[in-house]
Amino acid sequence: MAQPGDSPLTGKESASLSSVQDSNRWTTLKSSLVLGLRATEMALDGLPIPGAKGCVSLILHLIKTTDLTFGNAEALQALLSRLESLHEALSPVYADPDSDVPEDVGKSVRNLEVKLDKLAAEWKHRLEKKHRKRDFILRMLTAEDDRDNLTTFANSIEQAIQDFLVVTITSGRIAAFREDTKSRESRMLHLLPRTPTASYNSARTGGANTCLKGTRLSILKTINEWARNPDPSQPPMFWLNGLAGIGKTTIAHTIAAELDTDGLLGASFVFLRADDQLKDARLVFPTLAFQLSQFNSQFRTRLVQVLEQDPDCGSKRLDLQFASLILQPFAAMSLKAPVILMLDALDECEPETLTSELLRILHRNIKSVPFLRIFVTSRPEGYIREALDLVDSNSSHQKLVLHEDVHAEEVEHDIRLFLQLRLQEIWDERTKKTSVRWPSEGDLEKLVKQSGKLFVYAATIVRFIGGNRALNINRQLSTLLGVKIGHVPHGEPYRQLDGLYLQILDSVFADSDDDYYIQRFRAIVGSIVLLERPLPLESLANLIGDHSVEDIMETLYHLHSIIIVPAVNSEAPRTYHLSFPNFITSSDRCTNPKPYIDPGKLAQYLFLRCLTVMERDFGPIIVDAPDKGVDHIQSNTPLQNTNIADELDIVDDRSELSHASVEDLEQYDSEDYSLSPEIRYSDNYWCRHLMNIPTGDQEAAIALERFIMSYLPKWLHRRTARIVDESGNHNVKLAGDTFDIIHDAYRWASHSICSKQFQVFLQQSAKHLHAQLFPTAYAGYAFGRHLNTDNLQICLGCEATSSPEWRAGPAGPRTLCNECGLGYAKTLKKRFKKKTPPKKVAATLNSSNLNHITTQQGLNNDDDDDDSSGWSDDN
Ligand SMILES: Nc1ncnc2c1ncn2[C@@H]1O[C@H](COP(=O)(O)OP(=O)(O)OP(=O)(O)O)[C@@H](O)[C@H]1O
Repeated sequence: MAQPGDSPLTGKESASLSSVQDSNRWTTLKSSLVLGLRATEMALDGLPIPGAKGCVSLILHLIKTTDLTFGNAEALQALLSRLESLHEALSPVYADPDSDVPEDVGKSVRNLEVKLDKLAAEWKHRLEKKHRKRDFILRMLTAEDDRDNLTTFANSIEQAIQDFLVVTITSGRIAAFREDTKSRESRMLHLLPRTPTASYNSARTGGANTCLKGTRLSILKTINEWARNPDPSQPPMFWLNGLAGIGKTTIAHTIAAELDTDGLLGASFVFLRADDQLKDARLVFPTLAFQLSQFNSQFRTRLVQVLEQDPDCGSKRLDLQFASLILQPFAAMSLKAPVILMLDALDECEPETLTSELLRILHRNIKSVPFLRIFVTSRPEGYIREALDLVDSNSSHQKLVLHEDVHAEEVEHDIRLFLQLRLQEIWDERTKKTSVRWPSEGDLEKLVKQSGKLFVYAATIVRFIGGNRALNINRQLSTLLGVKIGHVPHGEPYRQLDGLYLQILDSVFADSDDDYYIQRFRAIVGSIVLLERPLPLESLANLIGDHSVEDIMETLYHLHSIIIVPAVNSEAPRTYHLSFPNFITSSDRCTNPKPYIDPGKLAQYLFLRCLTVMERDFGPIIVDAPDKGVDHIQSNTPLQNTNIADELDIVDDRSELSHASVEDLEQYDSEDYSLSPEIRYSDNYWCRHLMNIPTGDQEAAIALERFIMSYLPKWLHRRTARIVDESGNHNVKLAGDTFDIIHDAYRWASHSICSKQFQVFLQQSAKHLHAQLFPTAYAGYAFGRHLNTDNLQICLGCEATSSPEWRAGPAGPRTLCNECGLGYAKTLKKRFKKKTPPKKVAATLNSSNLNHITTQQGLNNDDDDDDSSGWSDDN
């Protein structure tokens, strides 16, 4: 390393002066460079660019080195090697196409690298003249042009870095802005009370297949032509209807997949009766709107604006939902090509009144959005037909009735193709004799004739023959060929299918009339068919108690063509097709009394089993409840003894739930997963089964009374822990469901032989629960208000169902009858005089919650008011 005293400049005045000036220039330059580089280093901090930050650090180091370089050419050599290292450090950023560096950042790093690379090459060239090293060092340290070069070099580095900084910071800001917008939009969109598994391609189990290639050709062509027609004036709705199992869903899914591939499918909702959310008419428009927001960014922007103005619009009446969530966003766009919304299996949507309403809304409004089209499939149920026939059907919708409009030969062709292919596959796979055609032409024709127009028949045949490897396929085939169908009378379209199901069930009871096996069959198959949601094998065995997993497997041995039998205990057995539950629970169709499942009796069985499972879980009753009645309950229940508010740390203003917090809570899954699936099931659905038992059933009434008097407090306590989370937030939907359960049990009991004491106890418990959960609610809880599920207008004050006029109440507009509304308005007026204007915080999630959430901050605890209107806290 050269020492200052060794410098060849020593003693040369002019050179010394020049050197000082350069040194000053360099010092100034250096400090701004250092500042720039530090900023760069910060800008790069946290970015997934392994080499970039290192490269800047290198240049920082390099600048320091340049101080020495001013008097030392070796340092310049170091500078060169630093630049080479920098080159190396940056190269992965642009060399690896799979690198997770954001594209714009990668680009600016590449630019920086290119610039620095050039500088390196330029200086390397000079330094490589090794044989002139001494001369060069001399020249560099003394000559004006070399000093200028050095400065130019530093300037170039600085320029390159400045450019890099500007680009990085700007794109960083843009990215942050976009991220902000995205998360704001996502927050707003998640306010929609939707169901995430509704779309045709969701991963939910039992998702439908698409049509076998070569089948349904003319039908698919007709629907496709309608969907893709560029004429905006053609009918905006298409209704594909047909009998159960004729193949509607399979066609719908084929169409949906094709439209989706071509970017024409805006959204889809596949209804499923076995799923609480997938059958809920109130979730249809919010779910479609959410999917549309993912389909089109313009729609998303508009929808977010709508939600910002009215975060509750997804929980309002259906017509209001449609206006805000679908029409309003579309109104701000102008569609140039068709956008299709698909509603599959609409007959599984509930309640029926809302389904009809939904169709009417679609019909009335769809034409106001050119190119928006609705493809609906359903069974030909009367209420759906009526809803569609009410409107001018000429121009509004196109209809295709699968069991009437499609030629018999065409259906036969499709079913023949399907059977031929699938049965041959089974034969080839089992026998390896691929040259043999199986079944014979004659047998195939018989099977085709048996299937009639029902694809589900053909699909069941295939499963019956090939579904159980332990059974001989020729024997299975000859059993099928023995199915007697005969003439299918008009009005009994399922005669063939019923014949097939009866034949299959015969094999279950072939060897035995033993009552044990009959009862076992009913308990097991009845549960699979009538449970509100499928339960894994092991949990099913635990629920039904008397029968093990082995018993279940044994019972299902011959039913592989009808019931999906899982291979592992953690999966749930389910029926392949809804036509089987329909068949086996109908005494007219299931003419064999042995397998027939009486829905009322099975409901009683499942209700009693649910109570047993819960009672076992809650443990023995400690106090002799009935004698002490309500007093006993009030002094012993967890709800009475412990203040839930204190226990769960609920804040006083809990009724002031913001829209966001309430809606967010609706999304969260409040299930208690520490409980086993059968306990969770019993906890949620015992009352559903009760409601399917004919009123007056003595055994059920006694069990209900025993359960309520002994265990209701425990059940409510567990429910409350799910309703109110650790932060004091309420799951309003679950609270509403809980009140509905109590009310339903009460209604059932009041038509049965339950005691008065029991009924009073239920009323008291409900009121008490309400007071505990919503202590600041204005109107309190009048027992008897129940879920307004059918969209019937019910006064939340007196439960009147008719009124000359509907007026506003604490739960929102049109929630009180004329009389109650006037009384409420009078109260408000009086109170307004006394207090500052009330702040409206009504958390109106949906009509079911309105009964329980009556929040009008500023109107609470006015016990001192002379309230002649009846709107007092204990109303
Ligand atoms: N074109 C087809 N190709 C292959 N399989 C089909 C076809 N059409 C229907 N299937 C089969 O037939 C069975 C019944 O069809 P699908 O579920 O579509 O009937 P559906 O009319 O929708 O019945 P439901 O009204 O009860 O819902 C299914 O197992 C399906 O896989």
